[in-house]
Amino acid sequence: MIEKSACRKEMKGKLQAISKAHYEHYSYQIAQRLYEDSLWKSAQIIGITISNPPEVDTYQIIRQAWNEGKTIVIPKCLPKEKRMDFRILERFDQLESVYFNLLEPITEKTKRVNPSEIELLIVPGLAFTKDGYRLGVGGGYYDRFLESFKGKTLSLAFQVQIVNDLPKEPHDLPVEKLITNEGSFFTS
Ligand SMILES: Nc1nc2c(c(=O)[nH]1)N(C=O)[C@@H](CNc1ccc(C(=O)N[C@@H](CCC(=O)O)C(=O)O)cc1)CN2
Ligand SMILES: Nc1ncnc2c1ncn2[C@@H]1O[C@H](COP(=O)(O)OP(=O)(O)OP(=O)(O)O)[C@@H](O)[C@H]1O
Repeated sequence: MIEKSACRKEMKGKLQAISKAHYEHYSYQIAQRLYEDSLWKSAQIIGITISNPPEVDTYQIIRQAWNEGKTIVIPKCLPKEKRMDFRILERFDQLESVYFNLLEPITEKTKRVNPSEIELLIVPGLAFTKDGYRLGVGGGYYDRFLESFKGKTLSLAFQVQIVNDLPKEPHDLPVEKLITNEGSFFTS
């Protein structure tokens, strides 16, 4: 879809303009806000991605989860089926680089979990509306996963990623909550 790819390009430009210092500062603020959130506090098994700048940094969030005794699960894409499996990450040396700059769990070194076990899913995205609709990187992986996902969902974003409107398609599903460097809010 042309409109979505134009939006992606525009947002990538805005994100690239964030300095390293601001990237670190905002990511820290977002992480601190997340740790105070009831969705974080009440979840034992949390699904999250391995961030690739300029995405909000998730490494510090994963370390915090481990320190709090939580279980972190991360996606392994299955491109043929356009599906994702979530696998338990216990250490960063269980990761490998598969495509682009994305890191994924090494299948032989990690265990798969059933989606029904994931209590909180932190959903990546390039841009979000206040009502929780998101523009992803374009694989449709999360849209498909969310169709049958029953747990809680939230997204982490820099304030510039919150936009007034996005091109929407029937398969797009909103997340329940957004946390930015300026605040957090439920989307519905
Ligand atoms: N850090 C991070 N990890 C993540 C995501 C993300 O947004 N951020 N994902 C969020 O979903 C998934 C990976 N998403 C992907 C999306 C597209 C393609 C891809 O192969 N794109 C090709 C071809 C597209 C096609 O054939 O349809 C391309 O763009 O050239 C790969 C992974 C899981 N891991
Ligand atoms: N639930 C679904 N069922 C079937 N096809 C889907 C579904 N969700 C998305 N797709 C297809 O996947 C492709 C990518 O969708 P879209 O551009 O909305 O991805 P995205 O939301 O940016 O990516 P992601 O969900 O991985 O973050 C499109 O061709 C879309 O039609």
